[in-house]
Amino acid sequence: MTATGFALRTDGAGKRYRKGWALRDCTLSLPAGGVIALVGPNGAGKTTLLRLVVGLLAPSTGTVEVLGHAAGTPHTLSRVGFLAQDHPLYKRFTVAEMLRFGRACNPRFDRELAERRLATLGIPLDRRAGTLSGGQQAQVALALALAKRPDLLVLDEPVASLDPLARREFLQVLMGAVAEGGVTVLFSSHVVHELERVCDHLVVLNDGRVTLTGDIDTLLAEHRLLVGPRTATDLDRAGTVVEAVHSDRHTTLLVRDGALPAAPGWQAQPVALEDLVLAYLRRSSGPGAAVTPEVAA
Ligand SMILES: Nc1ncnc2c1ncn2[C@@H]1O[C@H](COP(=O)(O)OP(=O)(O)OP(=O)(O)O)[C@@H](O)[C@H]1O
Repeated sequence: MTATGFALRTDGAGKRYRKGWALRDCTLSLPAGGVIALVGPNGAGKTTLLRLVVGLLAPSTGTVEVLGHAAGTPHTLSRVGFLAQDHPLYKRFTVAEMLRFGRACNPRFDRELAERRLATLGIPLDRRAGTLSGGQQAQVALALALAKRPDLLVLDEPVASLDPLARREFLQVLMGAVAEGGVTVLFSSHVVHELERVCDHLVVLNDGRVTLTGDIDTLLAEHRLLVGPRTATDLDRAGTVVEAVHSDRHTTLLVRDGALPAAPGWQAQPVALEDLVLAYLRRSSGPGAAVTPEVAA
C-alpha cells in the first residue's frame, strides 16, 4: 500500500512534443491494488502517459505522482516495473542469462519466483529468447518484470501482438500475480472486450484527453441503454445523453444516471463495457458531443 492509498495521481498533466500536444489536462486518481486499463485508439496518448508514470518523460504541465511520490524520483523508480511495447528481450541471451542479468540490475529481484513461474509455463531456462514463440517471449518478459517485485507494474500494450490463446494465458498469469497481492497493474490495450473480466478501473484516452475514468462496476451501473420509438417527446428525464443512435423506427440512447423517459414504449438495458468505451470514443472524436440536435432539443 502507499502513503496516500493511490497508485497514480495526476493533476493537469500534459506532454507537448515539438509537433504538438500528445497529452493534455490529464487529471486522474487511481487507487492502489487491482488492475487499471488504459484504453484508446492509435495516437491517443497512452504510451506518453505510461512513460510519464514510469519517469521516462517529464510532464510539460501539471504533476504526476506515483505511489505517493513524484514520478521518476528514486522513491518511485525502484518500486515501479515497466514492460514496454513488444516485450523487448535480449534475443541472444538464454532465459537463465536474462534472470542473472535481472538479479544483477535489481536488488529486489526474486529469481526463484521467476524460475517457478517459467517452470509452470514449461519455458526452458536454457533456450535463447530469440527462439521462443511470441507468447513465450511475452511470458518471460512478464516473469522478469514481476520478479522485480514492483508495487506498480506498468505494461504498454502487452497483449497486442499475441494470438487469442497466448493473450488469455498472459492475462491469467498477470491476474494470478495481482491475486497474490501487493502489485497494482496499469496496462494499455486496444482489446476492449477482454477488459471487463480482468480489470477493476478504466481510463479512456482519446486525442490526448481523458474522456472517461472510473471503477468499471460503477461505470456499468451508472450507464444504461434506453431504447424507444424514434419520435420521442419526453426525454427530459433521460439524464446525460452520451450518445444517441437512430434507426428508421427506434432511438437508442446511451445515458449516464438516466431514468426511463415517461413516454410509452421505452425500455432500459444494461450496456456492455466495449459499447460504453466505443460510445465515449466516438463522442470525443466527433465534432462536439454525440447528442444530436434532434434529441437534445
Ligand atoms: N517522441 C515523440 N515525438 C513527437 N511526437 C510524438 C512522440 N511520441 C509520440 N508522439 C505523438 O504523440 C501522440 C500520442 O502518441 P502515443 O504514442 O502516446 O499514443 P498511443 O496512444 O500510445 O498510440 P499507439 O496505440 O499507436 O501506440 C501521437 O500523435 C504521436 O505521433
